[in-house]
Amino acid sequence: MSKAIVDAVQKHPAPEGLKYIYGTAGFRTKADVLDSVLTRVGLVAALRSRSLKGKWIGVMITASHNPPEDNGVKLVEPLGNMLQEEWEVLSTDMANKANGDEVLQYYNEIASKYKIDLDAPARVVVARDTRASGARLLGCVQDGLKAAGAEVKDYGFLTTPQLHYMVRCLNTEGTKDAYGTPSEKGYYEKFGAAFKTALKGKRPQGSLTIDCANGVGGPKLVELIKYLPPKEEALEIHVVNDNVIKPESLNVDCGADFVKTNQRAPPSSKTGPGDRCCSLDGDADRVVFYFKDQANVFRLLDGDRIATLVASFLGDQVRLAGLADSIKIGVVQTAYANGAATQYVEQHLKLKVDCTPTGVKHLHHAAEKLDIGVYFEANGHGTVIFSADTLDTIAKYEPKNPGQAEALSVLRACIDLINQSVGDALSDALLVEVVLAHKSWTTQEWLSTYTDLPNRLLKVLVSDRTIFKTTDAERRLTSPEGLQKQIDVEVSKVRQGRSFARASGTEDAVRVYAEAATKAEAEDLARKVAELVKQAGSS
Ligand SMILES: CC(=O)N[C@H]1[C@@H](OP(=O)(O)O)O[C@H](CO)[C@@H](O)[C@@H]1O
Ligand SMILES: [Mg+2]
Repeated sequence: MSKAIVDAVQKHPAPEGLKYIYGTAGFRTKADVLDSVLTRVGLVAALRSRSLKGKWIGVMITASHNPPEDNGVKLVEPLGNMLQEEWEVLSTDMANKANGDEVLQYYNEIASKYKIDLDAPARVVVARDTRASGARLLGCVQDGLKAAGAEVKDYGFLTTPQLHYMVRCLNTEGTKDAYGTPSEKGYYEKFGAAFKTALKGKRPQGSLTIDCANGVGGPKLVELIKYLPPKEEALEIHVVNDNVIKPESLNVDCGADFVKTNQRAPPSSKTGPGDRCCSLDGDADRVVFYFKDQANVFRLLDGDRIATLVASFLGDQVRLAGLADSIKIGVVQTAYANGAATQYVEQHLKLKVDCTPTGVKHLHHAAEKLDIGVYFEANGHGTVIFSADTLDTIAKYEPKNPGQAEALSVLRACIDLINQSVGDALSDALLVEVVLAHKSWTTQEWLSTYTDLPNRLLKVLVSDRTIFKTTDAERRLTSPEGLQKQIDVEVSKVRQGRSFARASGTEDAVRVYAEAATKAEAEDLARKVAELVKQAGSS
C-alpha cells in the first residue's frame, strides 16, 4: 500500500507555492490546481472511513455557485453531516504536504494518532456536479482511494444533497433508523411520495418555474418530476436553465447566488407578474424564491423567508396535532438574517432564535439541540431537523380526534419530505409548495408576513483577512483593535442600524453587512463600515 500511495501522489504533483485550506465548503478554487488535492482527499476519506469502522464516507466534487472554471471537494460524514472539524484540519495539512513521501508519512501519523487499523475496510461514496473538470478530478480521487485500498461506489452525477442522502442511506440500511434506499430511484420515490402525502389533496396556486443554474439540479429535477403526482392534480413545474450540455453556462446570469446577490431575476426569465419562481445553485443545495409584483417590482423570498414560513407551518401542525406541550420548535439563523425576520420569529411566531457563525455545519449543530430545528442561511441554504425523541413522539402519538390525525399525518409526511441529512434545494422547494398549498397563500401573501429591513452586503479586499477576528457569532470584531468601536459609532448614527464585518471562509475578502430603516441609510452605513475595514486592513 505504501508504494501505491507514494505513486498516486507523485502522479498528481502539487503546484508550487499554493496553500490549500479546507474551508466552510471544503476545498474550493480554480479546477486546474486541484488534482493533487483530490488525490489526497481520497486518502483522507479512506482514513476517515477506517476510523469509523468502515462506515461509508462521502466525497462530493463540486464548487456549488462558483464560476464554471472553479471546482472543489467536500467530505461527508456517515449520517450526511459535514466533515468533523478535527478532520478538516487533517485534510488541510494533508493537502499541503510537498510530495509522496511526506504524504505517506502523514498518512501513517494520522493512522497511529487515531489508532486506525490500516487493514480494516474503508468505504467511500463519490459523486460530482456537471463541471467540465469533474471527470478529471474524479480520476484523481479514484487514484487516492485505490492506493489506500478503499471500496468505492461511484454514483456519477448527483446533486450535493443526493450524495448526502446516499451516504446516510448506506450507513443506516437494515437498521431501525434506515433512511431510504441508497439509489437515485430511491431518492425520487421517497421525496415524490412524501410530497403527495403532505399535500393532502390541496394544490398550490399557479405554477412554479424552477431555474436550475444550468447545473446538476436540472436533470435531477426533470427525473424527480416523473415521481410527483400529475400536474393536473398537484403542481405544474416549468424547468428553466437546465442546460448541462454547455458546462460553461453554469451559474452564469442565473441560479440562486445570482438572484440573491443581484436582487433580480435571471435576465432570461420570461415570467410575468405574480408568477412564482425559484432558483437553485450549481449543486442544488440552495434555493431562493421570488416573483414580480403587480407593479413589476422584483420581490425576493430568501432563506429567512423559507425559515419563517416553514417554522410557522410546523408550529401550526404541532399545535393542531395536540403536541405543543411536548415538542418545541426553534429557528437557527446567522448574523446575515434580516433583523425583521428575527423579530418576526421571536415576537410574532413566539419561537426561540439562535444565532451561529456562518456555515451550514454551525447551524446544523445548533439545530440538533432542538426538538425541531429550522435552520436556513439567508442565501437559501438550509433544512429542518427533528431530534430522535421528537421523531419517536410523532411516530407513537395516538391522535384524539380527526383534526389531530390530519395534522399528525401532515407532520409525518413533512419529516419524509425534508432531507434530514443536509439542506436540499429540491426537497426545500417542494416543502415550500406544500406550505403555500395548505395556507392557500400566493407569494404576495407570503411576502406580506413582515417587511425586510433594507440591507447591503459588500466585499472588501484587504491584504490579510486573517487579522479580522470575531466573537458573538461573528457579530462583533475583537481584532483589529479599535475597529469595532468605530463601527459602533457609525451604526448609532442610523435608524434601526446593524452592521458587522467578518473574513469570508470561501473567498479572499472581508464581508461587510449593513441594514437600516431606509435603503439610503443601509447603503451609507455599509459604505462607511467598508471604508473603516479597508483602512484597518491596510495599516
Ligand atoms: C454571506 C454568505 O452568503 N456567505 C456564504 C459563503 O460563506 P463565506 O464564509 O461568507 O464566504 O459561502 C458559504 C458556503 O457556501 C455559505 O455557507 C455562506 O452562507
Ligand atoms: Mg451549493
